[in-house]
Amino acid sequence: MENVGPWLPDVAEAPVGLAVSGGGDSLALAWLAKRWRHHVVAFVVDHALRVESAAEARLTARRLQVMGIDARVLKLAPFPEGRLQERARDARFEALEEACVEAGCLDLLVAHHLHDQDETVWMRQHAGSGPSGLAGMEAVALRGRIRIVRPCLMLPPERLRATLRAAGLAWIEDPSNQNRRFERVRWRQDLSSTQRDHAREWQVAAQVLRCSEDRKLARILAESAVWHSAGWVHLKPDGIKDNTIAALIRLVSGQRYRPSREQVQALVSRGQGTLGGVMMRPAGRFGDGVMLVREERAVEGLVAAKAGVLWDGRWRGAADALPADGMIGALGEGAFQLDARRLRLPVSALRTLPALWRNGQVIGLPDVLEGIGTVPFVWAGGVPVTGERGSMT
Ligand SMILES: Nc1ncnc2c1ncn2[C@@H]1O[C@H](COP(=O)(O)OP(=O)(O)OP(=O)(O)O)[C@@H](O)[C@H]1O
Repeated sequence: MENVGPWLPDVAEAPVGLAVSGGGDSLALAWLAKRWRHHVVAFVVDHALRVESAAEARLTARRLQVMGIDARVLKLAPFPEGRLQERARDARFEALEEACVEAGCLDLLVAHHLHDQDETVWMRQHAGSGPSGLAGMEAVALRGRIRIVRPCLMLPPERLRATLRAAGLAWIEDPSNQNRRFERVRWRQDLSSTQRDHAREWQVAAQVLRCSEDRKLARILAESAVWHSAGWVHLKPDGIKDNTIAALIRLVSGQRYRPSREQVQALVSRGQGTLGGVMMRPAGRFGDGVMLVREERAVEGLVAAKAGVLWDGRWRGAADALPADGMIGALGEGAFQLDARRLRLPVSALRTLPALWRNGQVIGLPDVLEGIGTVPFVWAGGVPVTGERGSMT
C-alpha cells in the first residue's frame, strides 16, 4: 500500500473508504483492507436497476459486517433512460464521494484489477485514443473531494478470488458481468493472453509519455496562465496551444472530460469561440493573449441551496450560510448593477458566478466579490489542471 500512499493515520475520524459491489474483487479488497487498517468503512451502492439489487446490497453489507467492517448501503435515485452504464457509473461515484465526505474519508479504494486495466487499454486502442487514454486507469486519481485509489491494479483477478476462497467467504456474481451486449464483457471473455500482453506494453509506454507530457504542460501553464479566483483564466500568447487550451477548458467548465482533439484544434485555429461550455476570446483590457471564461448559456439552472450542494460542477456553497428556501444559480441578470471594471472581472466571469436567489431576486452575492459578497462559495471543480495522477510524482 506504500506505493499508492501517503495515508492518513489509522484513526476513527478518518477511515479509509471501500467501494464494495459485493462481487469477488471488491469483497476480497475489503477483506485485505481490514487486515491492513482498523478504521475502514465500506459503501455498497444499490443502483436499484434490478429487482434483486436491494437484497444483494443488504447481503453484502451483512458479509462485510461479519468481517468486522462497518458497511453502509447507498441507494441511488432512478436515473433517466439511455447510456445506462455511463449514467450508473457517474451516479455511483457521486454517491460514493458524498458518503466519503460525510464519513470523513479522504481515500476511497476500488477493486479494479489487472484484467480490467487490459480491457480498458484494449478498448481505448480500438477507439483510436492517444497516450492519455492508452495509459489506462491510474492507481491514484483525484476526484472532487476524494482520492480514488486502485491498489489491485497489478493483480490478476484469480488472486483476489483465491484470497476469498482461502478465507471461506462467498460473493455475488452479477449477471450483467456476463452480458455480451456490453463491449467490455465481450473483450473480457475474448481477449487472449497474448492480446493482454500487448495491452500491457501499450499501457506502460503510454504512461511514460503521458507523464512527460503532463510535466511539460505544467511548466507552460505555470509560465503563461493566470487563474483568477472568480473562475476564469488569462492565458498569455506563448501558452496558446492545443494541450493547454484542452486542460483549461476542462478546468473552467468544471467538467471531467476534455473536448476532442479535433474540436480543440479548430478552436485554437479560429482564435476564439466556445467549446465544452467555455468561451475563449481575446483578453482585451486584461492584456495580450486570451481569456477562458465559463459560457453563460452552458451553466446549470437553479438548484436548491442545500448544505454542501455543488452547483454547475464548479462551486460549492458553505453549509451554514444557505437559507433553506434559497436557490443557487448564475448571477446573470443580477450582475447588471455591478461594475465589472471596478471589480476587475470580465463581465462574462461576473455573470457566471454563483449567487443566492429567492423569488427571482438575488439575495446574496458570492464572497469572491471582495467587499460586496457575503455568501461563502468555494471552487469545487472536479479535477486539478495537471498533476491529478499519482504517477506524476
Ligand atoms: N454497486 C457498487 N457499490 C460499490 N462499489 C462498486 C459498485 N460497483 C462497482 N463498485 C466499485 O468499482 C469497482 C469497479 O467496478 P466494476 O463494475 O468493474 O466491478 P464489479 O464487476 O462489480 O466487480 P467486483 O465487485 O468484483 O470488483 C469495483 O471493484 C468496486 O470497487
